[in-house]
Amino acid sequence: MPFKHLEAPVKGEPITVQNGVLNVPDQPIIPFIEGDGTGPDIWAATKSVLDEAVKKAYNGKREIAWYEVYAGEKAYNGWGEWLPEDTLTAIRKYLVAIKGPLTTPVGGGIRSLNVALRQELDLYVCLRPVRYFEGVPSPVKHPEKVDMVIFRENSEDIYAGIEWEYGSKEVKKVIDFLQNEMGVKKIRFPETAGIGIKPVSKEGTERLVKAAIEYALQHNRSSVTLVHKGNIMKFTEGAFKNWGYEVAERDYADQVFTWAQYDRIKEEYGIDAANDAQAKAEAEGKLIVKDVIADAFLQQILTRPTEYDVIATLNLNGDYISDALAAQVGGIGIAPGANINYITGHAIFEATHGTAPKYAGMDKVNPGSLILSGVLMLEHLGWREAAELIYKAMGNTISNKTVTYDFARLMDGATQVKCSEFADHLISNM
Ligand SMILES: NC(=O)C1=CN([C@@H]2O[C@H](COP(=O)(O)OP(=O)(O)OC[C@H]3O[C@@H](n4cnc5c(N)ncnc54)[C@H](OP(=O)(O)O)[C@@H]3O)[C@@H](O)[C@H]2O)C=CC1
Ligand SMILES: O=C(O)CCC(=O)C(=O)O
Ligand SMILES: [Mg+2]
Repeated sequence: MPFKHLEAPVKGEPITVQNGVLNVPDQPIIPFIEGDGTGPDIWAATKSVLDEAVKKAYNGKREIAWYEVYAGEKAYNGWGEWLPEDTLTAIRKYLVAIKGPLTTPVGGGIRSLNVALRQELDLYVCLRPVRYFEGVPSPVKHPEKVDMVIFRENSEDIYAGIEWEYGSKEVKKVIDFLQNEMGVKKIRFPETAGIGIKPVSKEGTERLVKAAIEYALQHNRSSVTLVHKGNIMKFTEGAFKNWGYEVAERDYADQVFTWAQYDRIKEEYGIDAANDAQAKAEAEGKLIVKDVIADAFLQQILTRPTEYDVIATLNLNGDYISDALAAQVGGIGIAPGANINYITGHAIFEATHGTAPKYAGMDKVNPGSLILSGVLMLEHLGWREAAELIYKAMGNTISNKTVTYDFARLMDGATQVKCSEFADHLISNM
């Protein structure tokens, strides 16, 4: 493999994929990016927990062959590049990777490396499960009622980063085009506006919604909710809702009942018929596909969380929703995530939170989010026994009230431990 800077891995074998199914050797090569800020602390903790769980679960028969690749500050300081091509080449080849958070400056400077990795590898699903661990301090009365799995579209939307800076000749050109060729009259301050573009496509929506439905069917979940702001952004978020319902009815006709079907029955035969049809679908165990407008959703996840299960949403909504839901179950210190292309088999596992720079190098923050992202990775590899060991250890360690600062400050009688110590406790509780 032609690397410019990287040495080839010295041990392990590549994971391969056939028809979307991974073939995982006993010593898979897994590239990792340590990350910026608190990344090195949480990565070290994560690596030790994953290694120990794999060793315990398989008596040394299986072992991850870690392979360091570089992005962010470590890559820039070493090679003068923020996201070296070698890193992309390695992840393309070895398919499954894990990363710590990477810094994105606000208002200027480089564009997000996290987003670039998702785009370059076309990791179209950002999967963020949100569940409660007994004993975690939460701002709500019933955090245990939250059990949702977010499917956030990961390649489109305003998040794609297509935008032009105020005052630039490019933005003037775009504004001129919009005003003079497209008849747009609504740019309130054209002389001082920056402009961003929000692409949302039928293909992009369909593949995301299909992934959410497949997941819900495989995991016996009760509903998939399309979360959108389609009343206002009709041809992007509204289209997301319409295409979502269309693909559900077209490709899963026997397995789902949609609120679009409900509305059509109501219009033709009345509300009783629509209610009967939905009750019948539920009795038959069909998956309900429904939708909600994003702002209403954000208040309903607090007031009626049990009504939501699998969530399919656009990129920016998904970003906000995943932090909001994480807070409900105790914060982003424990919220895992994965970026996946179910067709090519490429996946990068990463925490929901960022680099938390004020805690960098202090061995302080909660490594739970990256560790649980690693658990998602083990599940993705089919190494369920190792994953299960970590889930159980996480549950036990938290209910023993041995926790990092973020939980300790909200818990009575907690023993506050460092990031690395929390990992040690997980290992001894396995
Ligand atoms: N995927 C990625 O790599 C992501 C990268 N980022 C990037 O990270 C940088 C910082 O972003 P910022 O908005 O400050 O968000 P962060 O998520 O980095 O931090 C915000 C706050 O969340 C809490 N927090 C974060 N991580 C942990 C943890 N492991 N354990 C406990 N608490 C934690 C801390 O709260 P408190 O102060 O209350 O203790 C922290 O101050 C930005 O450059 C951003 O672009 C952001 C999100 C994702
Ligand atoms: O890329 C970044 O810096 C932020 C990304 C982010 O917040 C997320 O994906 O949740
Ligand atoms: Mg975010």
